[in-house]
Amino acid sequence: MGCGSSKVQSEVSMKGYVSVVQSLVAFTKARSDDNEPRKHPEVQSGCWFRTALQLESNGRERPVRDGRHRVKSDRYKDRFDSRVTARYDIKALVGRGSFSRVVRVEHRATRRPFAIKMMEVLAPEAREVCASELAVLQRVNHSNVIQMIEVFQFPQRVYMVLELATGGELLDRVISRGHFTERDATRALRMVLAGVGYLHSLGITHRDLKPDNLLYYHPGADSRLLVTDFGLATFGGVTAGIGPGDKESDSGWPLRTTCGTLEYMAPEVLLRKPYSSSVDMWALGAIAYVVLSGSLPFEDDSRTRLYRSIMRGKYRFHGEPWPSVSNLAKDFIQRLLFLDPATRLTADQAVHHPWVATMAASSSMRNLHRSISQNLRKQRSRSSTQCPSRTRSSADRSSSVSNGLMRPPSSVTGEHLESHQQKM
Ligand SMILES: Nc1ncnc2c1ncn2[C@@H]1O[C@H](COP(=O)(O)OP(=O)(O)OP(=O)(O)O)[C@@H](O)[C@H]1O
Repeated sequence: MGCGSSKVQSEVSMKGYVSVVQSLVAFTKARSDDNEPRKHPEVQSGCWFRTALQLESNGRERPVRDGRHRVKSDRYKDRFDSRVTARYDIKALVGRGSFSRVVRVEHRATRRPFAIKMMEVLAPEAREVCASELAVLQRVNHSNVIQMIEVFQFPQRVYMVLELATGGELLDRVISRGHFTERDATRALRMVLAGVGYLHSLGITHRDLKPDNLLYYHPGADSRLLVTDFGLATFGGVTAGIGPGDKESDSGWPLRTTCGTLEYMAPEVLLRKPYSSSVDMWALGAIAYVVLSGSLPFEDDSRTRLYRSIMRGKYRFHGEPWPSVSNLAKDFIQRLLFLDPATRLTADQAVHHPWVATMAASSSMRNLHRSISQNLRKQRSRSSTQCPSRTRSSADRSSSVSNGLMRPPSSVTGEHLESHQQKM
């Protein structure tokens, strides 16, 4: 798969249980930039899981998140190594990815809830994805980036103990609110920009930023928004040193692997040019477009036409609610969706763009919610016919590339693009 040769290679040892990289102490230690009191997520008001769990007649919890994950946790408990279950009580399945199962757990000693992402790592592709994710998670500590608490590594499986995000995905929250304004959009984007700027400052390029990888920590209005899913992330591509003269700094080198999610993928990636962390900024432009309108900037039933429109940077502010959206907001998006990566805003510049910087104090308070949720619903029904289920194998991953927002597009890799580009 995956991100081919430029991806960080797996450090998963074959010696069995290898290491615990971070202790719970790391989690409980206050983060300097975290202005939110750290509470037990289940204690926070309106806990997402409390609404998402139903009790069966025998009193057991039944996960019903989005109606998509009606699976009893018991089935997955068997797959957990006893050294993991000795420390964590497995509660419920909360999600699944191409190579992973994510379960809600409770730390036995402290009764605190966490998520465990269990990855099967026997297949080379899965090992690669896991290694990329681990390499990043072992480095990061920021209030807008998901935090790993500890990791258990075995020859076949890796268990990452993560902060439990109970607030749902970014777009789910946009829909569930009755009211959504540009100011709300800038609040969310500011948090994403803080997380992404932090990653870039560490020399990390995410490469798969999209709304479904942005999770709220808790259901409250003041929740942090977290950047998650580092399966395609890599060290390198830091833009700071890649100036107009194409001179690279010591800390950055161009990336080459074609990977990501098509609708959010920058043109230089599609064109297989060397690229930098500015591909994340392009993705943020697409995310901003989606958050403000409920539709994608680049979308087409024909995969070939979709490629073309991305590579030409051809999109419009067409239909509702765009006439109600401020020019500053559109300017922000345009500056992120510049074809030339060198002229695209950096994360730091984006935070200081007038739309983001001044929105809290001014600008449009028009309620865009109706149009956004209508567009998102249309998108959902389109994508449910195009992509009936999430997929796991690498071949399957490519088959669900071009779809919409509510049923998120799977990530795509170079090999998959090759066949489409040849047709163009
Ligand atoms: N820390 C967490 N807290 C709560 N839910 C989580 C957490 N991490 C992941 N999830 C949820 O679990 C599901 C699977 O996530 P995961 O990152 O394993 O795969 P993915 O990114 O959705 O899929 P893919 O691997 O195909 O890209 C997603 O719905 C995600 O929202």
